[in-house]
Amino acid sequence: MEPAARCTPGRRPHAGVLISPSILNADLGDLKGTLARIATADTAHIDVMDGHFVPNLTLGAPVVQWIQRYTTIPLDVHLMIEDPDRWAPAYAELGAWSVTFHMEAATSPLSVARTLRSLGARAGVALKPATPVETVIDLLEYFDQVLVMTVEPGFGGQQYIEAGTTRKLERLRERASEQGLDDLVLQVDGGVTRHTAAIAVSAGADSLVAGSSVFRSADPAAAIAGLREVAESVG
Ligand SMILES: O=C(CO)[C@@H](O)[C@H](O)COP(=O)(O)O
Ligand SMILES: [Fe+2]
Repeated sequence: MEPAARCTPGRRPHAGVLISPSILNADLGDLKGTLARIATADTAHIDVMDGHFVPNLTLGAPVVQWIQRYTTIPLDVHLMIEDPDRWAPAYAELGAWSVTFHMEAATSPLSVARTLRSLGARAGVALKPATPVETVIDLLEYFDQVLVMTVEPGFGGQQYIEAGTTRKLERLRERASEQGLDDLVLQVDGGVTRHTAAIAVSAGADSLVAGSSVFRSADPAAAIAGLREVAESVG
């Protein structure tokens, strides 16, 4: 299969369900090889953790800058950090396709979203599993992506949490349709496999983050194709 075509900044790569492998548990000592293995993905999901918002520490802007040089896949940056008001714009300035910060961590979420958009990035907001959908449901027009966490943020390799998250996705999809927000991406992140991808897409998700199910596979390109096949059969 051909690598995904470079998409126009700010636009979706295509209208279907997006497949966004997370490199969290991949070989980060071989960034070039890791990115080459997911060349058929729509976006590459980069988990930034600060050791405070979540009990894990990963990478920051300097490494994202290297990733950006090593691939033409649009970068889907997921910030699990405190004070995104201060730090999120740097990732947009680096050229990330989307920058998603946590609602629970932001002081002025709408101001962060406005800044991200003004810098040419898609503005994403993420909700932990226990964070009510009401925190964002009336604000959808200010965002380009809502990330529904289906595990507690911090680590890859956890089980998909279905309780509560399916209803959250359904409510978000309903509201986005009512408001004609056709470009809004609803993303799920955590424990996504072929089985749980079907549950998420049926509930309204149109972006699937998958770490373990892609990188634990002997053939990451086949795992990406498998998720795409499930998404297309359900969506
Ligand atoms: O943001 C996170 C974890 O906090 C995710 O992006 C995970 O890295 C996805 O990994 P799997 O659950 O698919 O292993
Ligand atoms: Fe993530």
